[in-house]
Amino acid sequence: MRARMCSINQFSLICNMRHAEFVGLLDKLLPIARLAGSEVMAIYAKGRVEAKLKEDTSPVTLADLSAHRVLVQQLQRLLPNCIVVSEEAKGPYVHRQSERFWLIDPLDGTKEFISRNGEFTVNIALIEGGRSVMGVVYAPAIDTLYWGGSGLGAWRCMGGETIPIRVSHRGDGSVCRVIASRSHLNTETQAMVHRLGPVQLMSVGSSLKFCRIAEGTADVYPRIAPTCEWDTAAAQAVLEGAGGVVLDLQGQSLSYGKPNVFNPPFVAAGSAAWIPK
Ligand SMILES: Nc1ncnc2c1ncn2[C@@H]1O[C@H](COP(=O)(O)O)[C@@H](OP(=O)(O)O)[C@H]1O
Ligand SMILES: [Mg+2]
Repeated sequence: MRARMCSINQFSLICNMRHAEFVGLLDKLLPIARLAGSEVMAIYAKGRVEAKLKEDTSPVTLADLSAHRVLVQQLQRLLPNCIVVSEEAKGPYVHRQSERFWLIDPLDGTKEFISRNGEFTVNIALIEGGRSVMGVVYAPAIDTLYWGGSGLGAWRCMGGETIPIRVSHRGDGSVCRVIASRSHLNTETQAMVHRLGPVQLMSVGSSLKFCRIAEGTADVYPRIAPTCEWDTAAAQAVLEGAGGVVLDLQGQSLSYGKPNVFNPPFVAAGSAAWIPK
């Protein structure tokens, strides 16, 4: 009995230490995300930006690369032994299967950045054992910062005010507020939207879609179209911290550090109850 009590105490001590470490890291990540966001906005402010096409035909701009440089430098300084995996890193994605690594998308929503609609984000996630344990998402054009993690909670700082955020729990019979990609809404995703019944449909670019669910202004984000791990990791942590879920079509939570960088099709939601069977 004594031995059992002792191990429970040790377990809660370890949990408290991890919690304290995560809170300490988040404190340092917020200014890092803002710094990367200010690099992005300095380029946005100059007007029309030139985009190049990467091998996968997705666009990349000077803003993606500047934010990447700032994030890699700052994150390596913060945790020197933790590898940074970035959408904009050159070469093969070595070490992605490390136990712990940073996973960043320096500018998610590059198409939205190019079309100048403000719906783009800086994304930083910490991956441990294949899970996204904490994330920060910053939308610099609207100066709104989201952060959180499963078991930690989730917060939003907007207009200088910081508040805890939670997914919305609306009663049966509410019209489902679906949020979908502005630039990648394909027929498979539309079919899933159709299965949700009568819905209110919003289109938004970037990882902001997850954050809208986390703050309770949308209910479901179906994505039956390709994404990469860096597109979802930070925002999944925010959404889970706010009480939501990000599940593949078998009902498993998205995992990270897989042998290739692609996510399976998924549905993010304030509650698994919104997801069609
Ligand atoms: N064919 C494809 N393969 C992999 N990822 C894709 C893709 N088409 C779009 N994406 C991902 O979808 C993201 C944009 O999602 P959304 O349409 O919801 O804003 C892109 O992020 P980037 O803008 O960082 O490149 C890109 O990574
Ligand atoms: Mg992206």
